Parts: sequence; C-alpha cells; structure tokens
Amino acid sequence: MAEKRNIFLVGPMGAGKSTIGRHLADQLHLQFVDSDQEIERRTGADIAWVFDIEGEEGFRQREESVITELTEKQGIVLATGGGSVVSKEIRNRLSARGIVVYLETPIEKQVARTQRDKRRPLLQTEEPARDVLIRLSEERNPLYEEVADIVVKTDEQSARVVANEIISKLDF
Ligand SMILES: Nc1ncnc2c1ncn2[C@@H]1O[C@H](COP(=O)(O)OP(=O)(O)OP(=O)(O)O)[C@@H](O)[C@H]1O
Ligand SMILES: O=C(O)C1=C[C@@H](O)[C@@H](O)[C@H](O)C1
Ligand SMILES: [Mg+2]
Repeated sequence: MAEKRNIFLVGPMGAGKSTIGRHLADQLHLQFVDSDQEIERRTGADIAWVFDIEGEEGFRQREESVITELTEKQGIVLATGGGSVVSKEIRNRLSARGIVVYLETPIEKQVARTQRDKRRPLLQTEEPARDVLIRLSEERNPLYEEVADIVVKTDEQSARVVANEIISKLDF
C-alpha cells in the first residue's frame, strides 16, 4: 500500500490549528492528533499547570519529544503547539515527515479568538495579550514561513472552508 501522508499545521495561538485540524482529519479520513492535547494526556495536567511546575523550558522539552514521536506515524493531521517552530529540530522533523501548512492569522483575530480562553499561559500575564502576540509574531512568523509548504489565511472564512481550501492545495 502507498505510504499515507501527513499534514502538519503550524501557526500562532488562535490561528485555528486544533479546530481546522479536526475538519481536515474528518474529511481526509486521517487520524487527528494535537501536540498540546497529547502533552496534557500524558502528564495528566493542563498546559498552564505544566508551565507552572516545569517552566516553559520543561514544556518545550515535552513538546519536542511528543512531536518527534507523533511524526513517526503515517496518515495523521497534527496540530502543533504555536511555539513549537522555534526549535530547529522540530522544524526539520516536520519538513522531513509531511506537508507543513502555515495558518496565517492577523494579530487582531488572534486576540479575538484567544481572549475568552484562559488556558494559554503565555497570554495570562500583566503584559496585554495583543503586545505578547505581536512580540511572538516578530520572532515566529519568519519561522512559520520558512517551514511552510503551503500558506493559507484563516481570518476570512470558517474553519470548515479553510480546511477545504487546504485540501484543494494538497496533491493527495
Ligand atoms: N477560521 C476560523 N473562523 C472563526 N473562528 C475560528 C476559526 N478557526 C478557529 N476559530 C476559533 O478560534 C478559537 C481558537 O482556535 P484553536 O483553538 O483551533 O486555535 P489554535 O491554533 O489551536 O491555538 P493554540 O496554538 O493556542 O492551541 C476557537 O474558539 C475556534 O473555534
Ligand atoms: O504559542 C505558544 O508558545 C503556545 C501555544 C499553544 O499551542 C501551547 O503550546 C502553549 O500555550 C504555548
Ligand atoms: Mg490548539
């Protein structure tokens, strides 16, 4: 049987990786996995708790080992954590193991989509979420672009329509 291919979603908090990833997996009959959820499942703690106890560095180590392991699979849609691309090892891994899709999302949409949800520790600080997201985007946008095979905008269409647009751009 031909090798089943993988789709890896990258992009900032609020881009819709988890939401669009589910639609993609349903429509393509692939397995959906989410590195944040997998870390929560394995630790039995939510992401904020992992950050509290192990610090961001501890979380990043877990993220790298989970993504390395999940990308061994075939036939998955993987929603990656928003900061995972900062690791060169993760970027290399994603490029080697599947099609990388960057969900490009303006800051105002990221703010709107994340403001009611308190589960993102990097946004639960004194610094306004908008400023944090701008600062992160300056470091990370070039990395999302570098690793991407396909770039789609997620601000003008529903998650389902964005998933269809991604499918139309895939050659499988
Ligand atoms: N295309 C879209 N249009 C409108 N709302 C969307 C769209 N994509 C996602 N959303 C909404 O935005 C919120 C954040 O989406 P989601 O949790 O999928 O983002 P994420 O990229 O996985 O973020 P994180 O990196 O923090 O895990 C959710 O409430 C989701 O329903
Ligand atoms: O952008 C980030 O660094 C993060 C994004 C989320 O997916 C989680 O991985 C966590 O909240 C950190
Ligand atoms: Mg997510």
